Amino acid sequence: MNRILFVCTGNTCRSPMAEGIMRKILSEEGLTDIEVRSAGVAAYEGTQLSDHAASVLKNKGCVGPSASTFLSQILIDWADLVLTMTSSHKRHTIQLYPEAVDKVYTLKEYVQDDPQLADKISEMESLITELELKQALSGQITEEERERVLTLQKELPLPDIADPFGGSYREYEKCAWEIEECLIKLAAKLKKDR
Ligand SMILES: N[C@@H](Cc1ccc(OP(=O)(O)O)cc1)C(=O)O
Repeated sequence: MNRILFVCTGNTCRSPMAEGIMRKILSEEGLTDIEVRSAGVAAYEGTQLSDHAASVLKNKGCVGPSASTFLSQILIDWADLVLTMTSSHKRHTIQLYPEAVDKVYTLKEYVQDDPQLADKISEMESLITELELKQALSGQITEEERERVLTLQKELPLPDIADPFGGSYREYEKCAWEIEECLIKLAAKLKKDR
């Protein structure tokens, strides 16, 4: 697990903050052989980091990417582990690169350590994928299926790191804390799994 790729939408806010913060944690933890990169499922190549994301990283003493990168086959092949900011990024990544299915997780899913929760997350994701496919083929979603999604949603903690795009510095900082909390768990997991 030596190459980790963080994925968000535009690669100007969340995944670059994850990349920069993780790089610092890895260096503090002596995990210097692990490389991190980031990309966006709808990113333009070469857009600058959002000002607030850049300030948050600077204030934390972290170094992020200098510009945005589009999620490509090359990056997917490069990564041993792909961690997305939301479950919709995860679905999108797997739809584009089905061969990567076994190494793509949401960040929150990958670092949580309750096996029962992991089962529920995976049931929820299969159900959503199944229902999306059904809808795409013009099928009707039954009341029972809708109820099952709602019940699972209530039982699960929020799976996503929300987008701070357009928000205040404070919102970016909060987003970075949420990401950092997960990344501390990630580093511990990577250390344990060595
Ligand atoms: N909303 C942007 C795209 C965008 C979306 C989300 C975003 O945040 P993040 O980098 O965290 O996905 C950044 C950019 C646009 O109008 O092009």
